[in-house]
Amino acid sequence: MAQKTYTLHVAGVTRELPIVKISDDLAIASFVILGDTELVCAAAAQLVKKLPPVDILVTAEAKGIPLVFEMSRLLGMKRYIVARKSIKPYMESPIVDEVVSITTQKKQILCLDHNDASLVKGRRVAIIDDVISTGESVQAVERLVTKAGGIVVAKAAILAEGDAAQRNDIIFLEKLPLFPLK
Ligand SMILES: O=P(O)(O)OC[C@H]1O[C@H](OP(=O)(O)OP(=O)(O)O)[C@H](O)[C@@H]1O
Repeated sequence: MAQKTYTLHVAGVTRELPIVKISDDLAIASFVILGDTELVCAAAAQLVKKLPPVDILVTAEAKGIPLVFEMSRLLGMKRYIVARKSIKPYMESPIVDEVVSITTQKKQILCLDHNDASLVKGRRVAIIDDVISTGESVQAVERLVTKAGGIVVAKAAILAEGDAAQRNDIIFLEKLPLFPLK
């Protein structure tokens, strides 16, 4: 493959994303915001401006966590909710669902602790992630939130990858192409 990186410009920040093969016929530009304080803060500031009025933000472990932290801080929210990918002993009566994302490509569970579920009940929820690609992850979080009695009023990500960029039901800052190998 000739192209080894993809130059991403988002929220005034530029990053060279490594292009990595994830299957025989597909490569993706690897976008990892964990550890990237500059990018997370810049993107969070732009994303909060695009959100409708919401009461609470929910993300899925792991890469959405720094983003949702910063967005909740900017919005003056005292809490945010993280759907975890394994059930921990300290969780009480978790609500559980399953997901297969573009990067992980195997079934992962997603679960919401009972106490977190009670915080979304009857509230206006924005689901936040770093990237929306197949949409499976956001959809699984939406199922959890709905099961918990929350009302999903927005789904937002820094990037919409591949076909997700054509969706009109999500909020995003920039598009990210896929890199078919065949
Ligand atoms: O729209 P989708 O196809 O579901 O893909 C997007 C999801 O995939 C990535 O998570 P990943 O599975 O890599 O998990 P991680 O954040 O725990 O690394 C990314 O952070 C999104 O949550």
